[in-house]
Amino acid sequence: MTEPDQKSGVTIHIRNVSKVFGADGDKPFRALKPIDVTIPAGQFISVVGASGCGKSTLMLMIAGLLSRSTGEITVDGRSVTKPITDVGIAFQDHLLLDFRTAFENVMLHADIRGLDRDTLARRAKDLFAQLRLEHAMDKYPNQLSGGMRQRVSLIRTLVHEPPVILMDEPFGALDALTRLQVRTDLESLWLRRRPTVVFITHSVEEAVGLSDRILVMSPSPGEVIDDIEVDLPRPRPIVLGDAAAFAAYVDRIHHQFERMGVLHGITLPQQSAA
Ligand SMILES: Nc1ncnc2c1ncn2[C@@H]1O[C@H](COP(=O)(O)OP(=O)(O)OP(=O)(O)O)[C@@H](O)[C@H]1O
Repeated sequence: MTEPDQKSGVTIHIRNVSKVFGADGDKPFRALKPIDVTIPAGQFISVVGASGCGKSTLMLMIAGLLSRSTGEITVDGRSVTKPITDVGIAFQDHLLLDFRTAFENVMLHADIRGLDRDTLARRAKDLFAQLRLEHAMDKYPNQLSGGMRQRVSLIRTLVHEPPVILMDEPFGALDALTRLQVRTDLESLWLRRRPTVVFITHSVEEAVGLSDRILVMSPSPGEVIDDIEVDLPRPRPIVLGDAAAFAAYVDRIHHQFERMGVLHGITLPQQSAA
């Protein structure tokens, strides 16, 4: 079991946070019912739910990129009233700049955030080495495979050592094998410093494979209908499907989806006691 060098995550409080889009227009749309969640410092939390249930809306509000209709969000005790800056954000699209090499893409933080180049370069090289990507450092994004681009993007998300990491389906565009590799990479990088991670995914297996805790959301308008602590040892093995405890968590979430009508016409195993 890898021990972190230091605990570097911060606590996120989400209190009575809801969202109505177009509240001042003719047809307001209620995207999220009130949500109350406290995410302790250093926790890896996933959010799963049907398409359109409001997962990205919640994440954008935590990031301060979208206004709330009600409630309050604090990150490390500070109310979120504008985009938070001490954060790593990753989306499905890797968003690397074509005219910069992989290394220069990671070093963007030096230019944007005014961080010390030598410190950042040292950390960047260390991360490229840990992900066995040294050979990709001087290549341009169009010379890299999709999986490599996404892993370079992961390095860029982590290199400035943010206390909070927000990830919205970051592996959605990857093939199954690469997805397993990137998931393993993400866990090992997270274990080094334990930032607080909010991870949105459509993959129940991926959520169970990575998380300390999983929020299951109802279909739109979204609300949290289950809050599951995942008590499995780390680092988690790459093939998780065989483990009975792992399967029990996956079944529990699939049964929730079936009850809510998100899944239907499928055969689920008898519910076990995760
Ligand atoms: N700016 C907006 N104006 C109006 N409606 C919006 C806006 N942004 C999102 N919505 C709606 O709010 C709902 C929640 O969207 P959101 O993107 O948060 O869902 P999601 O759970 O992340 O979906 P997916 O899993 O498909 O990415 C959807 O019905 C969406 O159409």
